[in-house]
Amino acid sequence: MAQENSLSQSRFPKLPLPPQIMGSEIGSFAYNTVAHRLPDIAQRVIDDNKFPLAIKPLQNIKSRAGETPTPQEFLENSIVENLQTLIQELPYGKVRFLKDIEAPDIAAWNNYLEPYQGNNWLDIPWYFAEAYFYRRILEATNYFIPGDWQGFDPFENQKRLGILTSSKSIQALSPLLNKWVNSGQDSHPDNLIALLYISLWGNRADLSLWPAESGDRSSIDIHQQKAYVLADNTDAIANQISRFKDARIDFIIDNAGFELFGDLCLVDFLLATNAAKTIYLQLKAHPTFVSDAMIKDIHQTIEFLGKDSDTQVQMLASRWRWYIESDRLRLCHDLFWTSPLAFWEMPDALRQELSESDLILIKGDANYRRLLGDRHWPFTTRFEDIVTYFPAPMVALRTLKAELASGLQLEQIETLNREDPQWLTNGRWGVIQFANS
Ligand SMILES: O=P(O)(O)OC[C@H]1O[C@](O)(CO)[C@@H](O)[C@@H]1O
Repeated sequence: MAQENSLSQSRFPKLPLPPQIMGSEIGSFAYNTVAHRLPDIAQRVIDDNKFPLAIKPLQNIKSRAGETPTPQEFLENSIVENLQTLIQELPYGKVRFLKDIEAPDIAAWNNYLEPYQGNNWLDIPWYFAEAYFYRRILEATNYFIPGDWQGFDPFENQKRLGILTSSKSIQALSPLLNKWVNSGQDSHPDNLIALLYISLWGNRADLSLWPAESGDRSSIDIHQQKAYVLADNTDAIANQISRFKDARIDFIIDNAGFELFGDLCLVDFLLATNAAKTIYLQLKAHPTFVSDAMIKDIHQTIEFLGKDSDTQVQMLASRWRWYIESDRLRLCHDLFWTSPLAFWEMPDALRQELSESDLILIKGDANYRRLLGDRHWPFTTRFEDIVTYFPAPMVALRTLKAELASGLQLEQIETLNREDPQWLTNGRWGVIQFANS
């Protein structure tokens, strides 16, 4: 069912590109992120983890000339120190090349960084600054360096808390999903629509904005929330999916925690009804944006659900495990997903791979920003007109957490500006947009 090879279509948006969003736009959410939110996130990484004291090699100690270093100079908490240095750099320090030369993405990153040497963190594109920041966290915590901290997820605590705090919502949703899934192909189209909304509103539970300890953001009244969907193509999407039989669907996943749970419910439904034969989850290859899901987070989530006291939750966990074992659910990752590039800069191999898909579901704010190249498009620009370059039909499910938008009506924008001045970033509003290119 895959659509014709769409590599021949233009790789770039057909519309002229507006300027990129920069952190230097004083007073903007982008500025606030680089100047305040990112240092806070780095501080939380220090507070949440027990990085041990490390003994520095003698030659690295900047001791007073000719004097023997004091014991305190020998004993230094190098990871904490690295993180503190990063905090101090924000926002007026200069961006620099990465130092962890063992990392698989080092050459690519140093290439991305080349044009920005000498710039401070505000004078680089906003999305670039954020992706670079999360990569610098990994450099600081020795993620790629052989040793005790290699492969350690500095956001693990936050992710674990995120799923723990949504236990009640998970238990409430599970029997419903089990019922819908058991009716297989006879399941009502409204169930699919409900799952699309659940997947959308799960995107509110983003730990980079609202730390897990700030409370459960998973319980929602789906129907009441319809009023908060600013562009809603769910009927067209449900209609398209109703024509699928054994299709390939890809899901560009965003956050672990309750959002991932909601996404997996949708995956379950699409597989159980045989709309999809196979679903590919496109995941992050390393920790980023605090809560973004990696392959290990899928396994941990299923394991966590399997241990729930509620048998309805356990049932769904075994079904999801079975999908993976039987290869109907494939877990993939690619370093492009953690790069600072716009989606139209996707490498050919990945683009070719995605062009095999019948439908690609794209989750979250950060992915949406990359779809739009994190640029100042007039909010009334049609979404479909921007994403003409995308290699397969796709759906974006996003709650608004950044000052960019597309596909909105002028009157809508005026009303929102008047009635909810923070509407672009408070995560209260969402879009479900379909581009059937
Ligand atoms: O998890 P999501 O939905 O991609 O949200 C992350 C985004 O939200 C923000 O936290 C606010 O825009 C960004 O820093 C990031 O783009």
